Amino acid sequence: MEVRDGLVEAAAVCDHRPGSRRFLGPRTPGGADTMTLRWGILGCARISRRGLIPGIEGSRTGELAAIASRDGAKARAWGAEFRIPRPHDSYEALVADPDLDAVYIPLPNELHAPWVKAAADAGKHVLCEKPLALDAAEAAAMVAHCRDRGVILMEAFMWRHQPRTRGLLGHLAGGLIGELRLVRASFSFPIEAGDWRLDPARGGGAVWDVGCYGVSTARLFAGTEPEGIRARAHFGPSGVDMSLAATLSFPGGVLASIDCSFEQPFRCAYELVGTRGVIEVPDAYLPPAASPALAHVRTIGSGSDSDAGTDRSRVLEFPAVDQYAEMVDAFAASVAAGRLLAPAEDGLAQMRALDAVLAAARD
Ligand SMILES: NC(=O)C1=CN([C@@H]2O[C@H](COP(=O)(O)OP(=O)(O)OC[C@H]3O[C@@H](n4cnc5c(N)ncnc54)[C@H](OP(=O)(O)O)[C@@H]3O)[C@@H](O)[C@H]2O)C=CC1
Ligand SMILES: O=C1CO[C@H](CO)[C@@H](O)[C@@H]1O
Repeated sequence: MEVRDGLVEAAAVCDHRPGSRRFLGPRTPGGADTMTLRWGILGCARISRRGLIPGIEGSRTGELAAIASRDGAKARAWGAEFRIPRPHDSYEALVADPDLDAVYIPLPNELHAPWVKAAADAGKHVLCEKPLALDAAEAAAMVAHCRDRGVILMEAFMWRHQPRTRGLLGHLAGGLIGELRLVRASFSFPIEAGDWRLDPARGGGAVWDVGCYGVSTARLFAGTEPEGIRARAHFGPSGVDMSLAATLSFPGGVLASIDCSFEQPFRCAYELVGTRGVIEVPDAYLPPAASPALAHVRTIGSGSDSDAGTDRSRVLEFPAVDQYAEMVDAFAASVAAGRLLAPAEDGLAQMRALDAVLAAARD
């Protein structure tokens, strides 16, 4: 990779598709460069309607170029509805489409690994839905496969790209709540009968589907990987975990308490507890794009005489953005830089933690 005057030379980074990428220039002086990417989407998934399709449309860098379905008529109907120029009647045809830079994979979980590998074989960068794989071994093979072919692979944890997430990381580093001691996270919803998430062969289960957000949250704010894990679960008739509660311990004294469920009302929040305060984050993973994202902060006095009674509550407000559009732009910046701007192989570390949580619950 060649760097000149703060600009990464894209052709050198992405020479498997010469001529297919256009620079937009640096986002900030000296900051990460970015470029436009032409996207293809595998499958007409529910999440794409409210997630990546509006996300690409609202991004600075994305162009929605193709969609594929196992049913050609469905691909054409989505193509017409969302003004996607090239509907394909098979996933193979989309992956082979020479006019794509990146492929988004929102398929049921057992299809992530084969289609990530197929897209990488065709020289496409890959944004894959969470969880990356069915277990850590499969994730390791995917990461190695993409690295060998020189393409970026990113797990689609859109919440990590919110300005609120970045802002809170900054506040923690600045000592707003003292030393972080506890991360609490909950994500639950009542699942509908017949959902593929109830099938163990398809990578079903609450921790894979929604508990993964809490694990991602704890890993991000603790800034490291868990060293100890305890968990208990209630398993359903199909064998998947319907409800799960886990306790994770991280080096440096941070604990995490994570719960998730397919059989509880919708809840989606996390809390960061430090030695000198608490930050509560509502609508944590699916905030409305149209209103500012909030974080409720309560800080306490030091306990000294001069500080007595200085407890303070305030609400931090972060800009209203489409978190999927932020993710699309972050992905383009990663491609431009030739590496993930989030820590590389984060998806693999995440899968290792998820494996350990489920194993602890099954123990
Ligand atoms: N980040 C987020 O906010 C969210 C992420 N997700 C993740 O996205 C992925 C998809 O979830 P969701 O949108 O609920 O999925 P859907 O149930 O809507 O299905 C996704 C698509 O997969 C394709 N598909 C291919 N093979 C099969 C098969 N054998 N059975 C069913 N569908 C198949 C279908 O497209 P076609 O028929 O057109 O080929 C289908 O529309 C999951 O990994 C999930 O964890 C889900 C929701 C939110
Ligand atoms: O990632 C996701 C976000 O939220 C949904 C629940 O509301 C999940 O089912 C989904 O897989």
